[in-house]
Amino acid sequence: MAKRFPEIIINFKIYTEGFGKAGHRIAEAAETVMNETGVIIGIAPGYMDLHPMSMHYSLPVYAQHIDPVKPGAGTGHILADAVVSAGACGTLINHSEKRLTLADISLAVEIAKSVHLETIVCTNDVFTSAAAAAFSPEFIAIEPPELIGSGVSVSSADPGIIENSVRAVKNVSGSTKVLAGAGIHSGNCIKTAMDLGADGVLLASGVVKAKDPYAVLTDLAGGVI
Ligand SMILES: O=C(CO)COP(=O)(O)O
Repeated sequence: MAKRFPEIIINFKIYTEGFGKAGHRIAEAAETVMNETGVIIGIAPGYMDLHPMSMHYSLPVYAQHIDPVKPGAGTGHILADAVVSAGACGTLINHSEKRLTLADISLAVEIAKSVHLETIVCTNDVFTSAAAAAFSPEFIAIEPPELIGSGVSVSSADPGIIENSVRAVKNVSGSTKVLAGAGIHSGNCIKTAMDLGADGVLLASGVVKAKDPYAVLTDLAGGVI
């Protein structure tokens, strides 16, 4: 039976292939694969696509970032409340390409929780994973920066970081789930990550830049155990 949280989350980043019509092609493929396999697939499109995609698809939709600010006299910020209004169910926080200070991660998680937005805090090593777990986010996504976008999977290149992050996170916050990310591109990568204790994966280029996102997603979903 399918678990009740996404085991695969696709970050569309700011890739040309990830917004507008091209982005919809990926979301459509994700929805088809989710319906065919029962594996829950989340998407993190750009802000402009949050509302249309949350209206069009039954996929869980995540923002790529929120700012650690509350509504009021500020300009140009990404508000947690606003991404909720746009239909997002959660948000990435502290992605490797959008780093925050520890104090800001803490505040962003607190603000997100106050508006019932699921939090996925991205981390770069085991120590940061343990530190972020203290905020009890729903997910921690461990992504070694040097492997991001490399096509070389964290599962094979650095299995220890997954295993040790899972242990460190569960020691601090038993209910926080751990996603593994960086270079994930196949069902085998997911299976290995889950064998190492991960609850799922966060990935981008392997799907977003694929010629046939449906084929890649079908293979990916086949690796979910
Ligand atoms: O940064 C990532 C997902 O948030 C990982 O990116 P890649 O899957 O392209 O390595």
